[in-house]
Parts: sequence; structure tokens; C-alpha cells
Amino acid sequence: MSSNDRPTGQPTATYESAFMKACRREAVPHTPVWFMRQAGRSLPEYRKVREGIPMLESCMRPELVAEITMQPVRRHNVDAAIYFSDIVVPLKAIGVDLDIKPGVGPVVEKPIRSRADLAQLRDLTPEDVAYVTEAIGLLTAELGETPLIGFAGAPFTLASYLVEGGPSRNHEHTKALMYGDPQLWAELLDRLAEITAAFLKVQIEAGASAVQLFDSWVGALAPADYRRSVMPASTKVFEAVKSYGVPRIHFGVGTGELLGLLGEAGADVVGVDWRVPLDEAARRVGPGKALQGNLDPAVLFSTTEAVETKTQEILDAAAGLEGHIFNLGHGVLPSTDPDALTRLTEYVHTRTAR
Ligand SMILES: Cc1c2[nH]c(c1CCC(=O)O)Cc1[nH]c(c(CCC(=O)O)c1C)Cc1[nH]c(c(CCC(=O)O)c1C)Cc1[nH]c(c(C)c1CCC(=O)O)C2
Repeated sequence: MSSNDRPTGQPTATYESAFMKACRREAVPHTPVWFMRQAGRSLPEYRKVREGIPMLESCMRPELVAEITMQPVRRHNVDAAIYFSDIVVPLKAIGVDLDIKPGVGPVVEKPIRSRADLAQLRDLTPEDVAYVTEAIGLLTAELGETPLIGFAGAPFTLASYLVEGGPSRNHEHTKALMYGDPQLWAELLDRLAEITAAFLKVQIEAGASAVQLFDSWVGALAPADYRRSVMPASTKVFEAVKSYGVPRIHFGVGTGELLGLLGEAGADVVGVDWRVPLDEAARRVGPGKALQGNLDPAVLFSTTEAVETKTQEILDAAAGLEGHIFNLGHGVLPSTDPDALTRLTEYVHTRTAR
């Protein structure tokens, strides 16, 4: 991507921010920082505004979405905001009967296990998620030059919730379908790719500066199975939004053996969990991609000195990278001390100031 390719509508200051530059592998004034799940239960101000409002309902109220998205930006001085929502929101929007149960996660009323069940998945139109367009309009006005990251769940991770009916440790029903009926599996993933692509387009057209595709649970697969049964659908999503010219980030947990393929699927930035050091991750991903990561979120429960030691190791491993966005290796854990996140942001900014 060259600077001539600036997507129309995006303010110059946003386009030139540290986060956007790092995504494009350009020189940065400091290493940009944001945290997966930076909005949420670690913040008392979040718990206050969410009181009595179910999770999915809160995702459909534009003013509330904008407020929750802004909270970590105000508090931590992070370099990007992530749109407050959940990966199952587009599925809910097309009428899939599901809910997010507190402390559990997404639960689907009628799991998808047969061809007839696919009928639950109709196309997503911008009108289905008008509240997303409205909330992003509020946010871009308030964010100024801070970029907004839109996101969606990747086809495999969405399929895992839809086929299992809820969170799963072993993904047994998902794998049973994937290996037992490859044709139906491919159709399911292709439907989800269409829905996901449509949902990301809504966010980009409303003003999101970058997008992240969360394939959180794809680390459960071996590389050959990923390449055969998942990569075509993820590639389709990335291809569908390529022409917008916004950075595309791809992330999953436990994906050490898949890092090269996650990049190959079409990402500009590959997210790395804490199990692979960033210099080794760069070798696995190959040239031409930025990396995002990768402090173990549990380290934040340790002393400030330990957090700084582990963070400095990451910054040292990232020193030779083409582009680095500092993040955790997975989402902020709900009982994290928010001050630890503020201190961590400050530490990375100070240590990498150029
Ligand atoms: C797998 C996944 C889900 N949702 C998401 C993923 C991919 C990211 C990842 O791997 O963590 C994505 C997601 N969900 C949420 C965000 C908010 C944006 C941000 O990162 O700040 C994002 C990016 C809000 C949320 N999504 C959810 C919450 C908690 C609900 C609450 O606050 O009441 C939040 C803030 C619910 C949810 N939704 C899901 C889970 C596992 C849970 C947690 C269940 C629980 O512990 O209660 C599914």
C-alpha cells in the first residue's frame, strides 16, 4: 500500500497516525498500542453503564456503543479504538436465535448440523445493522485522529459456535462436520464468509480505519486441515474488503503452526499470541506483513517490574520487524487492574519514542 492509496473519507491525521503507519510498515514516532478487549469488564465505568442491560442489547444502542468504545481510549491513551460489539452480532442481526450468557459466552438455540439448518443463515444487508453505521458515525466524530478498528469473527470461529451451540473446548461437533461432510462444511463456511464480508464492509463504509478478523479458535486445527477446510473462506473475506485499502488484521489463539497461513489468507497484519516470540513469528509469517502482539494477558497480574521485563523482551524481539503494533496475546482478562494497562501503554510509548 502506498500513501497514494489513502481511502477516501479518512482524515489525513488518522491515516498518518502511528497505528496506521505501523500497519503499513512505515516508520513510526513510537510503537502503537491497543488491547484486545480493552473495552469491557476490567473498567468500572464499563460495568456502570452496562448495569441492567444485556450484552447483545448494549451492542444495538449507538450512544452506548460509542461511550463504551471511547472509555479505554480516554483512560489508557491507546493508539486505536476497537468498535464495541461481539462476533455474534451479525448472526443475531440476520435472525439466528442466540444469546450471550454472562460468564459463558454465545449460546445458539438451534445448532447447525444439517443442510436444512443452513437456512438460518440469510444474507446480511446494511439495514440489518443500521445501529452499527450510526454508532461509527458518532465515534469517528469523537475520536479525532485516533483510528477505529472494526472487526468480525472469522468463518471457522463463527461456525464453531453455530455447530457446537455454544463455547467448546474440543470442537467435536465442528470437526465431525468438517471431516464427515466436507461439502456441507464448505457451504457453511462460504455462507459465513459472505455474511462476515458484508458486515466488515458496513463498518469500513461507515468510517472504520482498519479491520480485524478474529479466528480465535482456529488454533485447534492442523495446518493441512486449515489450508483445505478454512483458508478458502477466510481468503474470501479478505479479498472482499481488499479494494478499500484499509489494513486487514488477522488473529487467532494458539496459532503458532498457522502463522504463515494466516498471513497467506490475505492479512496485512498478523496477530500473534504469547507462545511464539515475535522474531520467530516474523520468520514464520515471512516478509511484507506487520505483526501485532504479544504480551500474555496473565502477566498483568504480576508486579510492575515483571510486566516491564516481559514487555521489554517483546520490544527487543520486535526491534527488527517491518511493522509492530503492541498488543496482548489475547483479550484483557476481566479482573485485570486497569491501571496496569495505562502504565503498560505509557511504558511502550516511552521506551519506543523515536
Ligand atoms: C471468541 C469471541 C467472542 N467475542 C469476541 C471474540 C473474539 C475475541 C477473542 O478471542 O476473545 C470478540 C469481542 N467481544 C467483545 C469485543 C469488544 C471489543 C474489545 O475488544 O474491546 C470483542 C472484540 C465484547 C464482549 N463480548 C462478551 C463480553 C462480556 C459480556 C459482558 O461484559 O457482560 C464482552 C465485553 C461476551 C463474550 N463473547 C464471546 C465470549 C467468549 C464472551 C465472554 C463470555 C464471558 O466471559 O462472559 C465470543
